[in-house]
Parts: sequence; C-alpha cells; structure tokens
Amino acid sequence: MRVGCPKEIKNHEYRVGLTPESARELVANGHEVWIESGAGLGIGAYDSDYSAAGAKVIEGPDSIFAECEMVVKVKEPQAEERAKLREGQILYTYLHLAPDPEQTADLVQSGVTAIAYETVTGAGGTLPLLKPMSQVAGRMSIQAGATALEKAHGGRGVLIGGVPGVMPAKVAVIGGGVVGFNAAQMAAGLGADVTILDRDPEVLERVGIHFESRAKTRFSNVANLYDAVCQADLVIGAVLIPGAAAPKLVSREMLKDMQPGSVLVDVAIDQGGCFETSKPTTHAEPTYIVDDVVHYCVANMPGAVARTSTYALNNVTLPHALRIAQMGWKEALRSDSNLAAGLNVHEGKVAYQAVAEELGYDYVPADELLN
Ligand SMILES: NC(=O)c1ccc[n+]([C@@H]2O[C@H](COP(=O)([O-])OP(=O)(O)OC[C@H]3O[C@@H](n4cnc5c(N)ncnc54)[C@H](O)[C@@H]3O)[C@@H](O)[C@H]2O)c1
Ligand SMILES: C[C@H](N)C(=O)O
Ligand SMILES: [Mg+2]
Repeated sequence: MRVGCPKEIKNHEYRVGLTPESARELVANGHEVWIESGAGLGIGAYDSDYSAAGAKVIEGPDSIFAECEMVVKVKEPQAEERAKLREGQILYTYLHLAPDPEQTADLVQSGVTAIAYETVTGAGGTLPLLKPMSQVAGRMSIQAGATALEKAHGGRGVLIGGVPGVMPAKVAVIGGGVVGFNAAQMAAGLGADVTILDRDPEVLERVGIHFESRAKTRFSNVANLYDAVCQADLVIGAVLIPGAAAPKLVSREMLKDMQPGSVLVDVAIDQGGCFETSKPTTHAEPTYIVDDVVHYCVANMPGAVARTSTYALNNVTLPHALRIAQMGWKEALRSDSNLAAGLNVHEGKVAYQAVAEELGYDYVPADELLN
C-alpha cells in the first residue's frame, strides 16, 4: 500500500504521524511511504532520516492526499486538509468528532474512510491509542496549572507544593482514568493536597489503593463536585465517555463560588470540555479568564512535547497501520473488533454511535459496512 504522512498544520503542533523508524518498518514490510518534506522537523527528524529509511520525500501535502491510499496523521484534519480527502482513501488519525460538527460534515461529504485513534479499543474496554497521549497530557496538566497559578498569569499566587510552614495547593482531579491518574501522580509528587473524583467504583478503588494517603478519593456527584471545586486552587478536567461529547460538570454558576485566581485545566477539551465555560485554546494563547477563574483549554497538549509524544504514539499506532496496509482496511477491521471500534466515518456514513447521536446522523454500525 502507498502510505502518506503530511506535515501537521494545527497551531503549534510539532508531532508527526510516522517516525523515520515507523517509515522503515512499513517499507521493510513491502509498502511505499511518502512523507512531506519537513514533516519530522518538530521531533528532530530530517528528510534525510526518512530517505535513509526508504521513504520518498515529497514537497507539500497535495500529492500525498491525491495519491496515497492511507494518510497517517496525528491531529484531526484541518479545513484545508479536509478539502483534499477523497473516497477510497483511508484517514488514520485522532478525530474527536462528537464536539466538532464542521469536521464531521466535511468527512461525511468527502467519502473518506476515517479511523479514529481515540475510539480504537483494547482488552477490557481500554483505549490503547489514546492512552500514551493521556499519560503525557495528564502529566503536563499539573505543569500548565502550576504556571497558570502564578500571579502574572492571573492565578492566585499559590505554589503547588507550598513550603515548610505554608499549606500546599489543593488540587481536584475530576476523572481518575489515564489523564487523572497521571495528573494525580505529578500533583502528589509535588506535595499537593490531591482529591480524585470519579463515578466508577472500580476506578476509585484502583486509585485509592495506588495513592493510599497521598490522595483522597470522592464519588463524583453534584454535591461532592461543588465542594471539591470550590475549595480547590487547581481543578483538572479529566473525564471521558468514549467517543462522546464530555459531560459539563462545572457550570458557569459554580465559578462564582470558586476562589478568585483559581485555575481550571480542561484536558477533556478535545471532546468538547467538561466545564461549561471551556472553549478550545492553543499553545500560542493557552489561557483566558472568566469570573476571575483562569481557564487552560489546549486540545493538543502533547504537541508541545512532540518528541516524547510522537514516539509514544507511534508505538501504539504502527501495529494497526501495518495490518491495515497489509490486509486492506476492511479485512483488518473484520479480523479485529478492537480496530473496528475505530471506524467513525465511511463513504458518507457515520459508524460511531455516540458521534451519530450527538450530531444527528443516522448510525450505521461498522459491522454493516464491513460486509
Ligand atoms: N487536551 C489534550 O491534549 C488531551 C490529550 C490526551 C487526552 N485528552 C483527553 O482527556 C480526556 C480523558 O482521557 P482519559 O484517557 O483519561 O480517559 P479514561 O477513559 O482513561 O478516563 C476517564 C475517566 O472519566 C470518568 N468519568 C466519566 N464520567 C465522569 C463523571 N461524571 N465524573 C467523574 N468522572 C467521570 C470515567 O469513569 C473514567 O475513569 C479525553 O477527552 C481525552 O481525549 C486530551
Ligand atoms: C488526544 C489529544 N487530543 C492529542 O492531541 O494528543
Ligand atoms: Mg469568583
């Protein structure tokens, strides 16, 4: 198969869909790889590294979109990329469609077969192609929150770990999955007073056993959320209902009862965000203030640590890319129901239920499209 990888064009996105090592793996398995010139620069990979791996370096994205059977990316296609997608082509990348009606409409209209990293499942309902970026973003969320808590950024001037004789910051983590776990690890490591809220008793038990006295756990209901959020210096939004728009758990009304200068980091912003007042921001301008509460809502946090993130991402995306290239998308998805869960759009049909329900499309199960 001819596999193409364009340079990412989202604001401050430095990751790349294929590392030179991944390109070499595809080539070694008999496939052709076309890489856009400069696509790897953000991770320190030069065109010459891709050439040495057997890939063909192409100027600009146009011929990659026009002539490659599968396009491998990191971020959801931007409007100018969507205009280049076509029927008969596979798009393999993060999509986050439920909160993004424009992107969904464009993908439906293009006829492309779009497989979303974030809905590919693993054993026990896990999301293995989301996990490494959630580990990165969870860890980064505390760094981002610590910076936003500084006075110059509108924060209340609180140091996460405090100092001897002065209390540390209170950090509330909403959602104890991968992002929440990693955020809690960083916050607890810095000495913060950490509370993790989740609705899943097994998650509460798992984080409770892991953190012991270094973090408190609370069931996530309206009363407990209100209490934890209003006491917190820093709140991390880390909830997910796979593929669906994030539930709004902190209302605009609640902001009035929060402490002035407290900080919300909405990691779940890629699925629309879990605070009512969240709107996506970029690394260029990551924060804004509503009712004296600082909001950080960057939807591609791992792009800032592109080298770590790209290698972590390729470790989990490449095995499926190889199988799709080897078997064709239909056979690869037929033989692996976890990969089939990644199918979101095919030839104008929406194949992911939560996306169809959220955006008002007919839902056509992947099974029907694989026959
Ligand atoms: N902004 C970014 O750059 C970035 C990077 C990576 C991941 N993410 C996003 O972060 C979010 C979390 O991802 P994850 O991998 O941690 O997911 P996960 O599935 O591992 O964890 C989500 C947790 O949320 C919990 N939850 C669901 N509803 C809840 C509620 N009402 N109250 C409390 N908890 C609730 C679930 O029980 C689960 O434990 C996703 O939207 C993901 O796409 C964003
Ligand atoms: C998954 C997440 N939105 C990312 O950019 O990595
Ligand atoms: Mg206030």
